[in-house]
Amino acid sequence: MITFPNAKINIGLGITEKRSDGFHNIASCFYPVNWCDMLEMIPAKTLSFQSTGIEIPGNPDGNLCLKAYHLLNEKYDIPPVQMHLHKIIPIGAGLGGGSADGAFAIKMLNDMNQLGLSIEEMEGFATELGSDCPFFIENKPVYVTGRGEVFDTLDLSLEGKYIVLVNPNIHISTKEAYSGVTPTPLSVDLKQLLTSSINEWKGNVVNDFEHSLLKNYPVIDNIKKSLYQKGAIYASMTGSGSTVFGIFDDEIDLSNYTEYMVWSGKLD
Ligand SMILES: C[C@@](CO)(OP(=O)(O)O)[C@H](O)COP(=O)(O)OP(=O)(O)OC[C@H]1O[C@@H](n2ccc(N)nc2=O)[C@H](O)[C@@H]1O
Ligand SMILES: Nc1ncnc2c1ncn2[C@@H]1O[C@H](COP(=O)(O)OP(=O)(O)O)[C@@H](O)[C@H]1O
Repeated sequence: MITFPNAKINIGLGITEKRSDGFHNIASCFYPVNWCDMLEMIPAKTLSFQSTGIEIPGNPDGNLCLKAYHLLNEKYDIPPVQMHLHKIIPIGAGLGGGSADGAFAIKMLNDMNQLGLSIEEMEGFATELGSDCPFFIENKPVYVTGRGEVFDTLDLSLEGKYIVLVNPNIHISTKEAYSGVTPTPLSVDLKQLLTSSINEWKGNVVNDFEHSLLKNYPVIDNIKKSLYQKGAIYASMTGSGSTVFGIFDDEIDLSNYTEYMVWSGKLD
């Protein structure tokens, strides 16, 4: 069985409160984009994992695909699989690529073993893997609060809009990015802004990580400015960086981003 775990972007990201468990409460829109990894699992005599494509830092035993297997195996004693992840989504990039791999692994193992888990049950397992993971179970645009696992429907469709994602090859650790932010309650009604016209977003829909990271990494700031110069209706860094996205009505010329990792396409 093969699946294609996709990235997400954060449209607006308020970091509203530091919690007693060390995490932060956030408010954001998570929106899926079709920049995808490839994840294959086939039944095997022993459990194994290999990855190709972009090199993944850290010990392969800590890969979220394997963690997903162990999580389900603890409870359901599932048979071993051979896993192959072809990594395409930039890492430490605010795109949630690792989280998507983990969540898709849960969904695949549920299907392959006919575990019959509900969406809520899979989201529960995904929350144990990481704050961003549960979103990828349903994988549709939502308004997110809590540490990233509380979902509220959002009447927002960007279907047909053209999106450009530019990653300047900088790996930013999520933990470090959070430690550089002073949590502040939302000063605007983010959910309402998101459901108003996209033309209202520039300057109003804000990612709280930008304040510190755009200063520390001028290249991120420059990419954001260049997307606006190219006519973006809205541009922002996603998550804890370092990827920047721009939303356009039409395709744009990407020739001045050749030194970066770039993905573009229509939003669903
Ligand atoms: C910032 C966001 C925004 O969507 O995305 P990315 O930039 O990572 O894609 C997420 O909150 C990232 O979620 P995720 O990448 O799953 O983080 P986790 O593995 O759960 O946590 C890594 C570390 O980040 C910090 N953390 C994470 C989530 C959260 N709501 N509060 C936190 O303080 C904690 O220090 C934690 O130890
Ligand atoms: N399947 C995976 N793909 C990418 N990173 C993974 C994966 N499994 C575990 N990780 C770890 O997660 C960290 C970054 O996760 P990623 O989702 O790419 O970043 P971000 O949180 O910025 O979206 C990496 O440092 C890596 O060691």
